[in-house]
Amino acid sequence: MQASRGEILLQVNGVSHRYGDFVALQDVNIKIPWGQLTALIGPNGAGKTTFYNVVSGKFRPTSGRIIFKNKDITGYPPHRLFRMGLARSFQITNTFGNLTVLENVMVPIILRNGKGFRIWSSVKKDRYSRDEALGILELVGLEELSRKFVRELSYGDRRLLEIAIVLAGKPDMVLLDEPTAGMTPEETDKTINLIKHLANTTGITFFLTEHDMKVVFSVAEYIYVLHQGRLLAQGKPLEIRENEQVKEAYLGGALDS
Ligand SMILES: Nc1ncnc2c1ncn2[C@@H]1O[C@H](COP(=O)(O)OP(=O)(O)OP(=O)(O)O)[C@@H](O)[C@H]1O
Repeated sequence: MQASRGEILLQVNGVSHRYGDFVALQDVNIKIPWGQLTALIGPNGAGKTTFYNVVSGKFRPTSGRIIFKNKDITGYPPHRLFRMGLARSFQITNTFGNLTVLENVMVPIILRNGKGFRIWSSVKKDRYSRDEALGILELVGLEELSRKFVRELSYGDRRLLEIAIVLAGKPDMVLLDEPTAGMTPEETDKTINLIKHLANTTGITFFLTEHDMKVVFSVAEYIYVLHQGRLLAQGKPLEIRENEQVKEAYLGGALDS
């Protein structure tokens, strides 16, 4: 499904989440239009993971509603959201170490095409899925590693593969959980370029959380800042960089990177 840029794809209305008596999210409101590359940032313990878990269906929020493609999806489990076009990388997608890189990308294509009942023979034979998977590997720059087993990949390439697997599900929106965590500076630069390229060419709307401010400021068009479970600020990267409250919340100086 595609919609014109500007229409709202994901809307989070007044979401709160508690762990027992502890309030991890309080009345969070977010609106992400189709095509807008959005980032969620915040100091350690701000509630980012909790927010992602709530949006991606891992937790049901204590209160509030989540609307995706104009449908109320509050409390839907991850696999149902995945079928609706809302995917989260590094959570739904587990790589299979004993399959090749190519075969790993073929699995979600085969599942999407309803051939999951004979998945292992399809992975070996299905030429259509194979061609589509190769196209995706080319997009993320892993085509030359297509015959390698996943266990042979470097950490950075494995993370790129996870992005490829998410893409193979043909999502409308992808939640990227710290896509560059643990990467070398070169891998980080490659991933930054990849995310920008994918956002510009695939029509997928990316929503990422990231500790590395260099990544955030170089890819995000719009940023939400969480602090102590509440939205502290939102705006374009320059506005966020100059926001005094945000600077104060990041006393460690992470914004200067
Ligand atoms: N299962 C849980 N039970 C109780 N408290 C929790 C639980 N998970 C998280 N918290 C608390 O909720 C708050 C928000 O945590 P969360 O992991 O969502 O923050 P975060 O912004 O992702 O942090 P970080 O950047 O360090 O990963 C923290 O104070 C954390 O200790």
